[in-house]
Order: sequence, then structure tokens, then C-alpha cells
Amino acid sequence: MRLHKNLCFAVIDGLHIIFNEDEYADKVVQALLKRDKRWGSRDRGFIAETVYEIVRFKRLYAEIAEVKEPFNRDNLWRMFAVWATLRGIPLPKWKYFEDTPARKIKGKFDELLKIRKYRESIPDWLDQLAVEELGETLWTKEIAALNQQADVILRVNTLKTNIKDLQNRLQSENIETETINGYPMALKLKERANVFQTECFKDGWFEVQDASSQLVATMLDVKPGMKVVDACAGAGGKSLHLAALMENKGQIIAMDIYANKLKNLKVRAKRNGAFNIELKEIDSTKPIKKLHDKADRLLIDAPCSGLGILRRNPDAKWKLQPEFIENIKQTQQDILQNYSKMLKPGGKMVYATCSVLPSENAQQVERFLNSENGSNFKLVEDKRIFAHESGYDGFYIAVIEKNK
Ligand SMILES: C[S@@+](CC[C@H](N)C(=O)[O-])C[C@H]1O[C@@H](n2cnc3c(N)ncnc32)[C@H](O)[C@@H]1O
Repeated sequence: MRLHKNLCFAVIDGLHIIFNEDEYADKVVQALLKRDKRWGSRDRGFIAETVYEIVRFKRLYAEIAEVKEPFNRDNLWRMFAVWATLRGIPLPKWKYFEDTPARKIKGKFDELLKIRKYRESIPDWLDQLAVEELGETLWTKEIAALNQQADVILRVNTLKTNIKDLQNRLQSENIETETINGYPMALKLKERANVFQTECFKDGWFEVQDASSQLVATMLDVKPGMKVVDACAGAGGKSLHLAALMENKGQIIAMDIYANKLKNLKVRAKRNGAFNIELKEIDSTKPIKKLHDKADRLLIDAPCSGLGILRRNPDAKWKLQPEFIENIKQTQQDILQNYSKMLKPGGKMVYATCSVLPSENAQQVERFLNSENGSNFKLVEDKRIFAHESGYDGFYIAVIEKNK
């Protein structure tokens, strides 16, 4: 591989913003890729993947490069040189790479590989917390899997098409995919591509959705004609899946405390041809109270630490704080306590997170079931999904039933 100056500059600019201006990596990369129309898919791939890789292994690369935060541009070039050296990419004779000590870099890398918090680049507190919750063996395997680049997975929109026709149409747009055993609505891209530019995306034939995430709506066991509440709908990835499973029949009430997220869902629903989704902002306790004892099904896709989706959001390792996790756990319990009241007797709910921490998952469900509000509910089944076992995002999904 040959390094091109303008692409490397884009990487350094992106890292500067992500590390020093607290911006989200995906937003920064999106903006960077718009910078030069002449960049082809390989150039764009280089920028995106290099930025993500250096964000993912920030602690390791900074330690080897002997630089400390806040990183200035020289520091970032040194980290870039470490990344390139470890990948065996020849460094051009640019001033930024003068005196790069290749042998020292490799020696230090070999040394740090023995220490998980450097090898996997994790803050001390997070490593400690995860070991306390999952144990050394499980966490060691899981964090290694969460540091891999995620595959691009699509969910076919059965309101518009079927998996075979989608696969054929994508192929005609030069995108090769394969089906995944155990995930009937999923297609995996054989090679990364910008699927959002395809005609079939514009026609609403699919959404990008990880395979683990596709299990959430499936486990809610919805039927056409039901009244279903998606209480933490956000931009509606799961609401759209629910609409497809319900064949557009019945009612989905998509709720969130942030109206702007729901606006996004409106656009997506139109593209998907999903007509049974009603949007409701939670701006007080009223919208919840109005639905007490009304829903056949309730989805709580709870706000969480997002530790299960680090492959997709590697900067979360650096943005997460212990206090945030403590607060979000309280929110999760409040949501379970208050929103479960929307279920009809005999109704079912799913509590899901994209976290791998038991304290956000099974322990929350247990606390709810042991509380007064939860005394009328029972756990039907739950799944702990780890990235190192499934190959997809880390998730927790619990199916809970309200007694008749
Ligand atoms: C995991 S995300 C939802 C993702 C979404 N269901 C999807 O499939 O695209 C959690 C959502 O919960 C929302 N949220 C946070 N606190 C909430 C609360 N107290 N009540 C309802 N929603 C809340 C967040 O705004 C966020 O959109």
C-alpha cells in the first residue's frame, strides 16, 4: 500500500476533531468523506478504516508513540506512524515520519501485547468494571471481539420485497451479499460498500441493522392487528422491523423522550412503506399513563452503555464515564417500573440492551421482577448475546409476560 498525502491529512484532521473536540467518530468520518468528490471508494475506505482503527487502538498507539493527551498534530502523526509501521506499510519520506523508530515500535508492541488494557486499548476503570461483572476469561474474549471491525448487515424489508429479490437487485448494483444461518431476514455484505447510495435503499428494500439487533423485534412475538408500544424507539430501527413483522396491520406507537429522533423515524417509515407507526414524544408522564393496560406487546429497547456495539462505535470507549453507566442503570430500572404498566394482562414485553454488562441486563430484570410493580410479571426467556460467540453485536434480550 502507498500512502497518499491528502488522504493522510484527512485522517489526521479527523482524529484531531474526534480526540480534541469531543465529536462522534461516525459524524466526523461522514463529514471527512464529503471533502473531495474525486475520492474513489478505495480512498474513502482508507480514510474511514484508518480513522476508526486509530480511535479503536488509541491507548495502545499513544503508549507506543510516547504521546499524551491532548494530542497535537505532531502527536497524531506519531500515532499514525505507529499504525502504519505495525501494518508493515512503508512510510514515505515526509517530514512527519522522520526518525520513526520502526524496531523500537515493534519491540514495544510485543511487550504491550501481554497487557489486556493496552492490547485491547481500554480505560482502566472500564477494564476493571467488566472483569468484576463478567470475569477475566469472558471479558478477555469479548473485548477482543468488540475490537474487530463489524460486518455490514442488512435487514430485508418484507413490506416491499423478499430476501432473494433483494439479493439479486443488490448484485445488479455490484453489491455481493450472503445469507446468514439463523437470521432469516439478514444479508451480509461480502465486501464493504456504501449501501445508502443504492437504488434499492432509496426504494426502501432494506435497512442496515446488525444481526443481533434483528433478534429483538422477532422475540417480541408480534402478530398483525396487535397494539404494540415501542417505548424507546429513537430513530426507529426496531419499529420498522415490527411494522414488517405485523404486515402493516395493527398499531405501533413509537415513543421517545427526544422528538428529533422520532422525526428521523418518520422519514424512514415513509421510505419503508410502513404505515402503521404513530409517533409520540414522551414529554411528561401523561402519554405513558394514557396507555396503561392497553398494549398487547411492549418493546423496551433501553438506553444503555452501548458496550456491545463497540465494533461500530469505538470512540464510546473514550467517551463513556463510570457516572454515565451508574445513571443509565437508574433510568433503565425507572423505565421498567413505569413503562411496564402499559401492558395488558397476558401481554408480553421485551427488555433489550446493546450492553454485555449483567448489571444493565439480567440484574435489571431480576430487580424489576422482585419489586412490587414486577410482582405480576414472569420471565419467559432471556438471551445473552456475546460478540465473541455470535460474531455480531453484544446484546441482551429478555421476554417478560404479564400475568392474565
Ligand atoms: C437503544 S436506543 C433505541 C434504538 C432504537 N430502538 C432503534 O432500534 O433504532 C434507546 C433510546 O431510548 C431513548 N430514551 C432515553 N431515555 C428514555 C426514557 N426515559 N424514555 C423513553 N426513551 C428514552 C433514547 O433517546 C434512545 O433513542
